[in-house]
Amino acid sequence: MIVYLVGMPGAGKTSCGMVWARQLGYKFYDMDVFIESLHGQSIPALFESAGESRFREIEKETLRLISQGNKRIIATGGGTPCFFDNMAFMKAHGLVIFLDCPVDTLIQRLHGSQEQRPLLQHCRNEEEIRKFVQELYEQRRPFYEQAHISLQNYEPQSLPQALVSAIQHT
Ligand SMILES: Nc1ncnc2c1ncn2[C@@H]1O[C@H](COP(=O)(O)OP(=O)(O)O)[C@@H](O)[C@H]1O
Ligand SMILES: O=C(O)C1=C[C@@H](OP(=O)(O)O)[C@@H](O)[C@H](O)C1
Ligand SMILES: [Mg+2]
Repeated sequence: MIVYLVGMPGAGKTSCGMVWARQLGYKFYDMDVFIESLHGQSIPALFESAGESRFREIEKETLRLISQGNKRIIATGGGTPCFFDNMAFMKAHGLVIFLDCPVDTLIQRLHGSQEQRPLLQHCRNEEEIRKFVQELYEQRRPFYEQAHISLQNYEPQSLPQALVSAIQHT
C-alpha cells in the first residue's frame, strides 16, 4: 500500500507523514526533498532557475518514480494533485488522504516561512498571504476533495484511526 498525503502548503503533509510512517512501520518519502536531492537544488532555487512549469514536469516524473514499492507514505507538494493527471494516478496506485487544514491555521504557519515556499515569495505582509492562500485554497479544493479520505483535526502525534482502518481494509 502506498499512502499519498495531499493538501495545501503548511497543512502538515511533511510533518505528519514522517511521524505516521514511523508509527506504521512504513517508509517515508517527501517529494520535495526527493526532488531537491535528485536535482541538487532547493525547491526555491529550482523554481528560480527552471521556472514553475518545468518544476511541475519534474514533480510529475518524481511522483511516478517513487510510486513503486509497497508500505510507503509519500508527502506530496501542495500543487501535486492539481497538475496533469497526477490525482488520477495517485488514486489508481494507492490511498489518497487530504489533510484539510483551516485557512486561518495555514496563514499562521506560513507567515514567516516564505523563503522556503516560492509561491508565497511575492506576498509582502500577512494580508497578502491571506488573500493568496484563500484564493489558492478555493482553486485547489476541487482537486483535494477527490481524495479517498479527508482528515480534519489531525496532528503528527496521533495516527488517525481512519488511516489505520483504510490500510487494514485494502
Ligand atoms: N497539528 C499540526 N499538524 C501539522 N503541522 C503542524 C501542527 N502544528 C504545527 N505544525 C507546524 O506546521 C508546519 C507544517 O508544515 P509542513 O509539515 O511542512 O506542511 P506541508 O508539508 O503540508 O507544507 C510545520 O512547521 C509544523 O511544525
Ligand atoms: O503548493 C505548491 O504548489 C507547492 C508546495 C510546496 O510543497 P509544500 O506543500 O510541502 O509546502 C512545494 O512543492 C512547492 O513550493 C510548490
Ligand atoms: Mg511539505
